[in-house]
Amino acid sequence: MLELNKVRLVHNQGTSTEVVALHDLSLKVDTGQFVTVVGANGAGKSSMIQVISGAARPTSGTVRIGGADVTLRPDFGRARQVARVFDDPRAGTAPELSIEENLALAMSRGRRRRLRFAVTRSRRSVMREHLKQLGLGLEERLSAPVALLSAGQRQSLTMIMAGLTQPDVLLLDEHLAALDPGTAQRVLALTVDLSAELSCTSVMITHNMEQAISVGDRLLVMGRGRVIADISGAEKASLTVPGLVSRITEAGAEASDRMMLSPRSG
Ligand SMILES: Nc1ncnc2c1ncn2[C@@H]1O[C@H](COP(=O)(O)OP(=O)(O)OP(=O)(O)O)[C@@H](O)[C@H]1O
Repeated sequence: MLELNKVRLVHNQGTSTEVVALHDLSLKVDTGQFVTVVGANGAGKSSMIQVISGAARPTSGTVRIGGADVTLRPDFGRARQVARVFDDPRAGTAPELSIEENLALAMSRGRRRRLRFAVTRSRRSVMREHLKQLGLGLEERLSAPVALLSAGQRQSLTMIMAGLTQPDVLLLDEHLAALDPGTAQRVLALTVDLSAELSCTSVMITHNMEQAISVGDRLLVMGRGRVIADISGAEKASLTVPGLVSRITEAGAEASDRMMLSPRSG
């Protein structure tokens, strides 16, 4: 279970550029649930991912993963619980290291430092099995530097690395945005399979409305730091792209109205 309780996040607090990115956001996501998140630019989607991953510490409120309060635990202290995949395919891998060294890093995340890059025979065979599933031939290029891979190959590798850490929570921050439509479709299928295989809690931010509707068990619409709509079941199944777009537009307008009425909460 992932639980956010009245999480408030203020960027640049006390300065002229202060922004309230999350307004007392409360959310419970069951273990194994796959949630897609949509919202206008600046709605607070990435900020929510940051407080879950530990990249940002909430100004107030709590974050719990599997019942444990992790609010004050920094991102490196959550590395075994939370895996995060970014929109930039270059962000999740070390370019100067080979494919097998990157995978070894993922396999030993959170373990003692001297074991981190160890590429043992047994590890190599596990790596080959995982890479074969991608159908990209990467299992034959284990010693190739990751810098030589295409964006789609790198993001596929990042997904495999995320899976190897066996996280409780998988965070996907527009991770398909830089990929061509065919590659995005393949990486999306890999994401869904991996999430089911790991039975982890998955949170996927996307600006692709079709993906938001068709993937996952639950869809959150965010607007100005709040969850404005929480859609699942039959309601989600019957959503259309124009219908979802108007929910997002309404969300922005509603939040603006609230700000006008109560400037201190905005
Ligand atoms: N590091 C930061 N410093 C100051 N303000 C920030 C920072 N990060 C985000 N913000 C602000 O917080 C608000 C929420 O931003 P956030 O990136 O969470 O939105 P988002 O929904 O992910 O947007 P997008 O779809 O454009 O990626 C915005 O007003 C943004 O300008």
